Amino acid sequence: MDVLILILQLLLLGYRVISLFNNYTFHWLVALICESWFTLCWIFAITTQWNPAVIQTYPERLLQRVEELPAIDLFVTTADAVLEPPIMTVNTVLSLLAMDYPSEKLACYVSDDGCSPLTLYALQEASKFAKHWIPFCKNFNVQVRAPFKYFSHDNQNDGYDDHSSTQDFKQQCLRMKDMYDNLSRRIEEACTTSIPSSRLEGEFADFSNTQRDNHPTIIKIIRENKKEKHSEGLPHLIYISREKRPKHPHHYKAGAMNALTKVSGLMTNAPFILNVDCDMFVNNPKIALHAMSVLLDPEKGQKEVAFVQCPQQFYGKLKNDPLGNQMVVLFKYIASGIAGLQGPLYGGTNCFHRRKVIYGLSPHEAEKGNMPEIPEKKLKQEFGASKELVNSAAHVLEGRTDSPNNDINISKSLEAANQVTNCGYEYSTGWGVQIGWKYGSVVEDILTGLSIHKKGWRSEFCIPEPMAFTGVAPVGLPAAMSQQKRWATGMLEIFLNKNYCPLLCTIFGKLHFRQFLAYMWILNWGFQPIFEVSYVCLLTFCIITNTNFLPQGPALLIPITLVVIHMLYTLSEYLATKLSIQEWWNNQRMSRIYIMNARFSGFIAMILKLLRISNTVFDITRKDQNNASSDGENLSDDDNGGTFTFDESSVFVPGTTILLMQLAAMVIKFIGLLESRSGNNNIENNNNGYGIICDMLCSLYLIICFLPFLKGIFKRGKYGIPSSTIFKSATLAFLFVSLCYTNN
Ligand SMILES: O=c1ccn([C@@H]2O[C@H](COP(=O)(O)OP(=O)(O)O[C@H]3O[C@H](CO)[C@@H](O)[C@H](O)[C@H]3O)[C@@H](O)[C@H]2O)c(=O)[nH]1
Ligand SMILES: [Mn+2]
Repeated sequence: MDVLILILQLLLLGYRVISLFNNYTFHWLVALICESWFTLCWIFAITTQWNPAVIQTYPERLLQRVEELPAIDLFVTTADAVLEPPIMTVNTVLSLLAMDYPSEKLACYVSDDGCSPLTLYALQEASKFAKHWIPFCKNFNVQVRAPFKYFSHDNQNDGYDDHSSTQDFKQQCLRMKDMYDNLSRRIEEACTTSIPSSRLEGEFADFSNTQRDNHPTIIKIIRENKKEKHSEGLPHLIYISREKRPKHPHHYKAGAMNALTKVSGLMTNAPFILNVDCDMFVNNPKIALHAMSVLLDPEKGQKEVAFVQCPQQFYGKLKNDPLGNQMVVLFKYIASGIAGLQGPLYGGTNCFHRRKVIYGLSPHEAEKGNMPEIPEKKLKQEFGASKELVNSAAHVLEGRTDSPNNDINISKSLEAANQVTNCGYEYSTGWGVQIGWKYGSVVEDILTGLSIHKKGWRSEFCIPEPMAFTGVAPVGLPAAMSQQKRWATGMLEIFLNKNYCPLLCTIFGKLHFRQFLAYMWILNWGFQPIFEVSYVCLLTFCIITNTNFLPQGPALLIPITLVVIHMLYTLSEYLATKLSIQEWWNNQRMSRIYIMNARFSGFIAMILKLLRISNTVFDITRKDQNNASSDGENLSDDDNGGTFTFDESSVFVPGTTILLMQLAAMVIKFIGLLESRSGNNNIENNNNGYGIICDMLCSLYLIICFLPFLKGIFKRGKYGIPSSTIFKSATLAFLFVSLCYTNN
C-alpha cells in the first residue's frame, strides 16, 4: 500500500510536469510544488514506519544481575498554579515517590516556574500524606499510586491489585480515602482564599512581594531523607523556584529543566534522571525497574542507549477522540517505527535520561577508558562558576559509579544551589548550548533529543503492561490549538537552528540517515501548513476563475484513486487498532483543522520572529483534571460537552477564512453554472464536467471538515466564533475573491 500510494503520487507529479512543458500556467506550477512536498512527506512517513521494533523488559531479572540499583533523580515541572492546579502536581509527585524502587535511591525535585506559595503549600501537605500513602501502596501492592485516580470511580484496578478483598485492606483504604479527601480539600481551600502577597509569613515569607517573572530563587527542602535519623524511608522532596528577572531570558521549560539538573547535581547527583510533566503520573509502579533493565543492559544498553522514553498516553479519553489529540494510531505506527531506527524522539516527559549524556558525553567518550581528562578550566567554562557544581559534574563525567551522596547532606548544598539558580549564572557557560536541555526552541524536547542522537546515541521505547504513565490531553479546542501552534513554531525553530538542523546533523554529525527522515517527518508539522494552505487557496482560485485544478480526462483517475486508496489505508490502520470509523474521521478532520489553523499560525509566529517583530513564547496548556476524568466518558461529538469551543485567539482566523472562501467559491460556481446554462453556452470551454465535479467535491470536503466552524459562526458565547474573528476572516476572504477576479 505504501508503495502503491507513492507510485500514484509520482504519476501525478509526472503528469503535472509533462503538462507544464506543453502549456505552462503559474497555478499548475504551484500545484506541482505542493504535491511534490506531499510526496516527500509520504516518503518521510513510510521510511519511518518500515522497521517497527518493540523492546521487551524483564525487571524481575534485573535484581539478579545488578548488585545495587542506581539512584534516580525525579524531576517535575509546573509553571502556573491556575492553569496547572497544585493538586495535579501533588498527584504526580505522590505517584513518583511511591514507585517500586528503593526510597533512599530516589530524590524528587519540583520546579515551580509560577513561583506560587500554593504549590509549596500543596507539596508540604502532600509530603505529610505520603508518610501514610507510600506504605499503604507498597504493603498492598497498589497499582495506581496517584491517589486521585486510585479513588476515582473509573479506576477498576484492572485486576493488578492484590489483597483487595481483605478486611485490613478495606479499612486502610477507607482511612486513606479520608486522608486524601482531607488533603485535597485543604489544598483547594488554600487555592480559593488568596492571601495578599505582602502578608505571607513564616516559611512562606520568601514569597512576599514576589511576582511570577520577578523574584529571587526560592528553594525549600520539604523532606530530607537523613540516614542517621532512621527516617520513615521516604525519598527527598525539594521545591525549587529559580530566580527570574524581567529582561533575563528564562528559556521556559528548558531553563527549568536545567535549573533542576544543576540543583540535583549539587544535592544528590544521581546518574539517572526521570522527568515528568505535572500533568502526567506514574501508572505502572515498576516502571523505573523496566527502564533500568534497558539502561543497565551490559551489552547494548549501557554503551549505546542515552535515554528511555515511555509513550504519552492519556486517561479519560473523550469518546471517538473529537479533538484528535490522543495520537493512538500515531504512536502505534510512527513511534514503533522510529524505535526500529535510532530510537524514539525525546517527548519532554516520561523519560529516563543518563546524566552524563545530558552533560554532553558522546557514546565513544562514555565508554570506559575513553573518558576524557577534562581540565578544570574547561569544566568551569561549561558548567559555570560554582565550584561545587564543577566537582559534581567532574564526578559524573569521569564515570565514577560510587554514589556521591552517601555522605551528602542536602541542606549543606543550599547555598550553592541558590547560586546556580541565579538568573545570571548561565551567561557564557555551556548550559543550553553544549550541556543540559537545549535552548532555542519552544519544543525543547525534540531539540534536546536531536542533539543526543546527533552525538550517535540510541534511545529506546519502553512500553510495559500496564502502561507506564498516563495524563491529561488538552481539554477544549483553544487549549489544543495553542499546543499545536507552539509545536509548529518550535519545529521550525529547530529546522532553522544552525547547530541542530537535522540535515546538518546527518551530514556532519552521527544522526542516521533514516532517523533524519524521521525527524523531518515531525519537523514537517511546521512546514506542512504552508503547502496545505497554498493548495487550498489554489483550489479556491481555480473554482472561482473556472480553471483546472485537477488533471483532465483519464488522468483525473490518478488523484481520485490516490485519495480513495489513501483514505481506505488510513482507515484500515484505525480498524486494526480497534478504533471506530468515527474516530478515524474525527482525526482526519482535526488534522485539517490543526494544520490550517494552529500550525499555520505557528508558521506566521515564526515569520514574525525572523522579522524580529515578536518572539516566540511557550504558552502553557490549560489542564483540567476533572473534566477529563469524570464527564469525559459522556462526551461524544462536537454537539455535547462543548468540545468545540472558541476564543478570541487569532489561531481561528485562518480556518474561518478558508471556510468562507469555500462557501464563496461554491456560490460563485453555482451562479456561474446557472448563467452559462441559461445563456445556452458550452458548459465550460476548458473544463470538462468531471473536472468541475471533482474540484467542487474537494471544496465540499473542506466545508465538511470545517463544519464545527460553520456551526461556530452561528453560535454565541464560548461555542461561537467571536465576531472580531469572523470580521477579520470575512475581510480576508473578500480580498482573496477580489484578487482572483483581478487575476482572471
Ligand atoms: O515556562 C515554562 C513553561 C512550561 N513548563 C512546564 O512544561 C511542561 C509542559 O507544558 P504543557 O503546557 O503541559 O505543554 P504540552 O504541550 O502538554 O507539552 C508537550 O510539549 C512540550 C514542548 O512544547 C514538552 O516540553 C512537553 O513535555 C510535552 O508534553 C509542564 O509541566 C509545565 O509546567 C515550565 O516548567 N516552564
Ligand atoms: Mn502537557
